[in-house]
Amino acid sequence: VQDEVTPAQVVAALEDTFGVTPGERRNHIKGTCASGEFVGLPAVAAWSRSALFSGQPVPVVARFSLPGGNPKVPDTARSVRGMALEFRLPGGALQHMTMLDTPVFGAAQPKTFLDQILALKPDPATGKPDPAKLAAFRASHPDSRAQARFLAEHNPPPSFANSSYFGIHTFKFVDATGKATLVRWRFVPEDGEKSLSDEELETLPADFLEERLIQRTAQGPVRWDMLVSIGQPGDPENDPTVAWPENREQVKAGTLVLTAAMPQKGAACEKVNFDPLVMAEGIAPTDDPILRFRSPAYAVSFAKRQAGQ
Ligand code: HEM
Repeated sequence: VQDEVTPAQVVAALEDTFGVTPGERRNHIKGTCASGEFVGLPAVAAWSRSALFSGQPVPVVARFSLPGGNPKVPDTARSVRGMALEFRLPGGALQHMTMLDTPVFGAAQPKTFLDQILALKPDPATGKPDPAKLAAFRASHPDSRAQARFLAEHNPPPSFANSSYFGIHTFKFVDATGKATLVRWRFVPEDGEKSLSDEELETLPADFLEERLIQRTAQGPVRWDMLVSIGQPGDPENDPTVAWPENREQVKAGTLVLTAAMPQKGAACEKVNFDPLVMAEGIAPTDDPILRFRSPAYAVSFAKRQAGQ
């Protein structure tokens, strides 16, 4: 039986491990806003009736981020990078996609995520997480290992524009007749996937990702192709730590084009709660327990920061 874990408990653990910056996110606190549009491909209507795939440009508010609640976390940190998108559909409906640059997540159940946050708490003696606690966490939580392996094998990117971002969870595309198809999506960068060298990880300053994205968008639009894997019966639906087989049908679903980036303070992305369960017609959630847990956890963090806490 899975131990009962509440969203408030997880947010309290994030606060205890990383500290609190009043008015700011409890996780993914360090970030950069961006804006642009998404143009979907009408052929995707075969699977989803979402207005995303009308062929008309849809305005997008985006936010790139690093995990944790430390606003000074260095951009060289060996951790995930996030890309959160809010699609502003005609008529005012919203569609969110809140993604990471790893194909799988490090927890199949909320308890594993909680235990990882607890294990990351800095040891007062060193100011760093206790390696023995992290090793014990890894040994006792096999569902954390696939993402950790990916992060060990891939150095972080030199630019937010050089990562693929993965929806990770399985979602459902729903067509005009109500028929649902299991899908997973990812956004692949036109600038190519790149990793920092080990030497760059040692020598780069703490802050470069924001400036590089602002400069990159000033030079011209930055694009990602949205690719969708079409699931087959029996594909794992409720486990974000397991990737699907490589040979699933891949469909190009559209292109994201970002034309500007800016510091988050006062910009459009700052006050958005990129809750992944904000979905419009044509896309629906699965019962993935991590996906279902995220929404109330983001609400706790959002309510606090909105209240200036
Ligand atoms: C138990 C699992 C998880 C918990 C408890 C959790 C918790 C949180 C919280 C509290 C925030 C800050 C919300 C806010 O104040 O706006 C956040 C942000 C974020 N999370 Fe998660 N998360 C989980 C899993 C995931 C997964 C699976 C992904 C990706 C597939 C993800 C991607 C992100 C990203 C990209 C952000 C930053 C969003 C933004 O830019 O505002 N998280 N998470």
